[in-house]
Amino acid sequence: MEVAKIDLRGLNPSSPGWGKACAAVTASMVAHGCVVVVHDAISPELRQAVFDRAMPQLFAFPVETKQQNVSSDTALKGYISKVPGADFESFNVNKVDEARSFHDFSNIFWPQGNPEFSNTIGALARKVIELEDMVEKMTLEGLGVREENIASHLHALTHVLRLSHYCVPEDAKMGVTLPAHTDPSLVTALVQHEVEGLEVQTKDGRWIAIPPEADTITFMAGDLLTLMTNGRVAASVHRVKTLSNRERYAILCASSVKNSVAISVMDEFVDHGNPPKYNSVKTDEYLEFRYSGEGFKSSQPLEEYCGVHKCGSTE
Ligand SMILES: O=C(O)CCC(=O)C(=O)O
Ligand SMILES: [Fe+2]
Repeated sequence: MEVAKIDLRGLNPSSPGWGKACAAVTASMVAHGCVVVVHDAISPELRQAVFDRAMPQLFAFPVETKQQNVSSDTALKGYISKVPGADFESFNVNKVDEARSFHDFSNIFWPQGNPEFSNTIGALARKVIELEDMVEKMTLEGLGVREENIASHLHALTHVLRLSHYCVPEDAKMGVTLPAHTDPSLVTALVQHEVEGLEVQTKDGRWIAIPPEADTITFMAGDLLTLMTNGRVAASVHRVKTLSNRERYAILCASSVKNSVAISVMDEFVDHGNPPKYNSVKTDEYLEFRYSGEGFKSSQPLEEYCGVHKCGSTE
């Protein structure tokens, strides 16, 4: 099965097609850790305001200004650039569920305020979060998680927005600007714009390119979804490869669980034959590990950090 492309326009839990759509979203998430969703969340005007104006304006600031995007949260570093093996730079806006996050972020660049910028990015974030929560709900529902457990899970979510800019690949033949990895999130939503790049790896090792279509958003499972589902949904292994040698912008929205709530394997995925494979984690501790030297090098960071076999099991 290829990565599914599923039309969620106009769909809600009381629509007649909801159950079928949940099954299709879940099947693609289980097979590939990834699903492509057709939506009408981002109007052509909003897309243009974000990618043709806000993003180029933001990345044109000098590096000293960009570096003022720091996070009080030690794990998520704020502005990053020159990651080993990657030719890109990226801003982090934390807790985007809170209205003031974009205001605070835009004040770094425009101390007198820039409502057009913060409203534009804020509007995009709200739409993406709404769709991301829906995809998360559909995936859990499709896997048989009880309604009340899904509701309390959705209640505990928080979201981080990443605004990324990729330079023209240095090695034009290879075109890779971000090497293969999994995300430390629960789910990552990815909004591409005009320039190709995202590729996801199938379980048999092939790479599938996800084209940058204007009416789609791609959702990928991250490590924390693997934890919660006791391995039923493997995190998507993905990379960025731009063979057309163009600069590229992309926006990511990563969901995770508020740090005050531990993330554990959900009851529905545990029985006699399936003991929990992972110990509970706190989001920040796991992110801290992922961004540390050890976590960065690891090919199986989730197993390494909280796999049950690491903690004195006899298996
Ligand atoms: O830009 C993309 O298409 C994906 C970026 C990504 O995977 C990441 O930043 O973790
Ligand atoms: Fe990623």
